[in-house]
Amino acid sequence: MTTRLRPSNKRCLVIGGSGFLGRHLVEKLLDRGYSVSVFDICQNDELPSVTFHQGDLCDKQALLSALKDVSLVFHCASPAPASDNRELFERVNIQGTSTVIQACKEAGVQKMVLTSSASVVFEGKDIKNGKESLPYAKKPIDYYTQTKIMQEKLVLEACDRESGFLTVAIRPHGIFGPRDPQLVPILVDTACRGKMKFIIGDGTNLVDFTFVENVVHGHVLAAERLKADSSVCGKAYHITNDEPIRFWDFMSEILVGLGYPAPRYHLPYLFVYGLALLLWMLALLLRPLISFKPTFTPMRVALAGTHHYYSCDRAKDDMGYTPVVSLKEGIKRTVESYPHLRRGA
Ligand SMILES: NC(=O)C1=CN([C@@H]2O[C@H](COP(=O)(O)OP(=O)(O)OC[C@H]3O[C@@H](n4cnc5c(N)ncnc54)[C@H](O)[C@@H]3O)[C@@H](O)[C@H]2O)C=CC1
Ligand SMILES: CC(C)=CCC[C@@H](C)[C@H]1CC[C@H]2C3=C(CC[C@]12C)[C@@]1(C)CCC(=O)C[C@@H]1CC3
Repeated sequence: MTTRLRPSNKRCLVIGGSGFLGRHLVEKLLDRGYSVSVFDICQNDELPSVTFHQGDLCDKQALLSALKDVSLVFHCASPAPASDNRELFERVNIQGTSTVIQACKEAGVQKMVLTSSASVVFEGKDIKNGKESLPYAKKPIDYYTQTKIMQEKLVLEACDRESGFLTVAIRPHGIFGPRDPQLVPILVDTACRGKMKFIIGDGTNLVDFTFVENVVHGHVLAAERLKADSSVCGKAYHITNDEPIRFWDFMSEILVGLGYPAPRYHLPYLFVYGLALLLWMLALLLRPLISFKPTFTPMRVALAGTHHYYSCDRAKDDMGYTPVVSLKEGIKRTVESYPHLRRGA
């Protein structure tokens, strides 16, 4: 059964609503009777009942005009991790988020839900059943993570019960599902180039992959539980499928589902990590002369070869969260949604 909110709480803006997660969130919010606007630098297919505001979230005036009469803001915009562009990450995730907070306060927005990332505590070393009490990474593994940490701190510190501006951060991990422009396309592209033959390490490392609808569910619950007297205010929450899976089993299920062979040959983790580090430094040094993007970045190798799965007990206790789609069903729906990426298509 769908719980309906009081009308005053139903007007929301999704910043980054044209993206993978943002678009799924917009669809769910509409389904639940919210009145939804989107703010994004780019627009994809229009949705008839959604007002679209094109703009950069670093532009306060553009934000202010999109925030008129809005009481709830979802901020799920970020440059893609693959861009590896320090200036861009700092401008959008740090300065931009600070601008979003100021604009929300000026416009009288009451609640803000940030899409953070579980990676804010990941330093490239094993994390098993990590809780939100883990400290932020002291040595973040890339600029994306570094700026996601700053972004989350800014948003949680802005939570102020007295002035009536309430904030919460959702930390998803390994989001996958239909229309994802990253995970499955990168995987298939790597397979097509004959580079998906190898397993990094012994292949037993457990990881969270979270179906997009579960991540959306976590966002909606957080928004609806965010009240001045609730324990949700100013806190971060891991949202996962609560079914950690071996990284390489997940990759294999997607690949085999799309008609590609599963990786088989093992390579030592430290050897591949060292190689990725060398390539990354080389790419940095040669940037003024030539530009190349290695497939094996240190971050990707660390993600592929270590344990990183998180406890979502806090979300279960504080918001009554429980995943709505199982991993098996999520993988099935994802594979079915990419007929054009099937081998031989
Ligand atoms: N995809 C994943 O596995 C995970 C994603 N996240 C976070 O979830 C959020 C959404 O990620 P995705 O949907 O995967 O990314 P996405 O790249 O599909 O969507 C991001 C959206 O933000 C917009 N955007 C970027 N810069 C902007 C700016 N300056 N002004 C306005 N809009 C801007 C983009 O145009 C895009 O539509 C991000 O904050 C990301 O850090 C966190 C953990 C895992
Ligand atoms: C759980 C989690 C945070 C997943 C993030 C998703 C992406 C970072 C992955 C999507 C496809 C993955 C991938 C690799 C690393 C991680 C991803 C980019 C490899 C580059 C790892 C090394 C290989 O052998 C090739 C892989 C291609 C796919």
